[in-house]
Amino acid sequence: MSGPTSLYKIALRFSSSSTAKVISPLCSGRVSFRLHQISRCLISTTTSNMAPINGPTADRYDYICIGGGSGGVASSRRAASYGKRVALIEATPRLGGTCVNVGCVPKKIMWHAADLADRLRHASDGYHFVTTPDPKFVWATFKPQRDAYIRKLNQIYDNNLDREHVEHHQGSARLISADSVEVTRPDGQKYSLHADHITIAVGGRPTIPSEEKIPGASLGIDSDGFFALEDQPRRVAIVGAGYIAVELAGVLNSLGSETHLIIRHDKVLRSFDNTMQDTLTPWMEHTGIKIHKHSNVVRVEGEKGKTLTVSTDKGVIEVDCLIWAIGRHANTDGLGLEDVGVKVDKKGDVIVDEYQNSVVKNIYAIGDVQGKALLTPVAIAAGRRLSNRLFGPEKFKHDKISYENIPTVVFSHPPIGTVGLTEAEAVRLYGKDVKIYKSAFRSLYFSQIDEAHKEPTVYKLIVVGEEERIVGVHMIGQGSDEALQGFAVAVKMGARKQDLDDTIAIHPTSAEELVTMR
Ligand SMILES: Cc1cc2nc3c(=O)[nH]c(=O)nc-3n(C[C@H](O)[C@H](O)[C@H](O)COP(=O)(O)OP(=O)(O)OC[C@H]3O[C@@H](n4cnc5c(N)ncnc54)[C@H](O)[C@@H]3O)c2cc1C
Ligand SMILES: NC(=O)C1=CN([C@@H]2O[C@H](COP(=O)(O)OP(=O)(O)OC[C@H]3O[C@@H](n4cnc5c(N)ncnc54)[C@H](OP(=O)(O)O)[C@@H]3O)[C@@H](O)[C@H]2O)C=CC1
Ligand SMILES: N[C@@H](CCC(=O)N[C@@H](CSSC[C@H](NC(=O)CC[C@H](N)C(=O)O)C(=O)NCC(=O)O)C(=O)NCC(=O)O)C(=O)O
Repeated sequence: MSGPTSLYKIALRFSSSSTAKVISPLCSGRVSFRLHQISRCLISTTTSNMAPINGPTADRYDYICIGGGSGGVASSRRAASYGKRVALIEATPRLGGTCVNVGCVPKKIMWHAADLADRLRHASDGYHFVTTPDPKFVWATFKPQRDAYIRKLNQIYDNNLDREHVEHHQGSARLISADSVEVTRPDGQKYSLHADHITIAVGGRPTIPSEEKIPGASLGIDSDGFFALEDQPRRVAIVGAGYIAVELAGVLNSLGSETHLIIRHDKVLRSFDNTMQDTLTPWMEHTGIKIHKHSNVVRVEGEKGKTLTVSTDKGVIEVDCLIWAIGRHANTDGLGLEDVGVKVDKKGDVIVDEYQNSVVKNIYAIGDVQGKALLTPVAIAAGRRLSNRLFGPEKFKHDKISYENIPTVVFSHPPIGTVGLTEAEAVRLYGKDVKIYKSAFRSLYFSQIDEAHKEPTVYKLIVVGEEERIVGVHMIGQGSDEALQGFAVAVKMGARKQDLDDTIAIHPTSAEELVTMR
């Protein structure tokens, strides 16, 4: 919808002197608005973009969220749903934070592209499709389309805030007292906002080794840089063994780049269950990823965007692109934490208790900045529950999230889904009371595919005690990403092995193997 002519589509039904009912396609149906917001909504229907507010509109707010990512957006929207006066401050011009802009969303889109590439190969090699000439992925035209989708999400987020009466302030925030935040606008102007409650939701950013530690390290890029690549690198080296290294290596390899993975030890995903590590590491190698084990980068030479020579303590690799994926750290620089007494741990993550309270009364931290379980649904759940507790009805007086049994998926090829304890953790906690059920098989999908390309599927259940309570579910194989959510509910409810056995299988699926294990 564009241009002033579209204004006729908006019907205003004034229901009181201060609020009106607005019906607008962009504003998602019938919603209640304060009058000062109607003008913004009208503007948005002509420009499709909300302008952030650039100064205080109240002497005091009930709530301020610093950071417009998953946690900050979710928490501020929930607080506003209780009728509170809420301001959200985002430093960049784009709402949505890491997940929407340089994380889950573009990553999953790239994973889908890579998955399609694998399936196209299966289609011709196993399923007798004629696919000539060879299908080709064109990164250079796909990337702008992916970016356009992200821009659309940015706008949806802006509209959501506006619709739900959350004030969106664009600028860099700094705490100046326990109830005040200074906002530095993009034009350098500063103003202050005051609130009864303040939440720090500034997330984190990728870690890159210093030039002193590894000369030439800055010739590499990080995951943000990966999403900015306009062209597919022909040869790439990725450093790291965690989620991001594994996911990006899988995407690039499936899409046809010569992919090197440089890891310090001999397996990827070392914090995951050993069966997942032992299945994925050799499979990645089998699919063509060159894993350089027990290797540390010591020097990088060359020119960014051209050929890079990556020297490790084991040899030399020549590539077009080097990606650091060695972890992330909290975005707390210049946030004024030390000035107001908010404490951080050795790694720089904000220290909070189980209710997300920092050591300073009425200042809280949620999401990646508090260093535990760096996942979008965790940031969202923590943010919503915090607002429930602060502003919601009596039944939410003690609302908080549990950091136990958080399900998580690694979008590798094939994907890994996991919830609960690893075998090593379970044995540490329960000793001889631990029993393992394991099933390794080939999904029916691969029955038509030649032996060399049959992906592995391995499921593992970790149970404890006589009642065989399930304390861990670990799955690797096609479809594990989608299958896990339901099993995570069962684990959360305290399911026993017998409960799975009592559930009738769905045939023929991979997931049925979890309810027929012996
Ligand atoms: C490549 C990649 C892939 C990922 N894939 C997944 C996945 O598949 N599933 C999953 O669950 N999680 C995934 N994650 C993790 C997920 O993105 C994060 O856990 C989530 O975004 C954390 O949300 P947050 O609100 O804590 O922080 P963020 O989303 O990082 O938001 C913080 C916001 O605060 C803003 N900010 C920072 N400093 C200031 C300041 N001083 N003033 C104002 N604003 C400020 C930032 O600009 C940012 O917008 C992925 C992460 C990466 C990097
Ligand atoms: N699918 C999802 O849900 C995703 C979630 N995320 C979230 O984002 C977080 C950050 O991701 P990521 O950056 O991959 O971090 P991770 O913590 O997952 O992994 C980083 C790994 O890099 C290795 N490493 C650390 N330092 C060095 C170093 N100096 N040199 C070489 N290797 C090093 C370590 O493995 P080792 O000790 O074995 O060497 C470490 O485990 C994840 O923990 C996850 O919570 C990110 C992407 C996807
Ligand atoms: N599960 C679907 C994803 C669908 C989805 O949630 N898409 C989002 C973008 S994903 S990424 C953005 C991420 N959203 C989510 O993680 C969705 C959370 C779940 N639906 C819920 O509400 O709890 C987030 O940061 N949320 C904070 C917040 O919204 O408060 C979207 O299109 N949203 C449009 C809209 O909302 O109108 C899939 O994987 O395909």
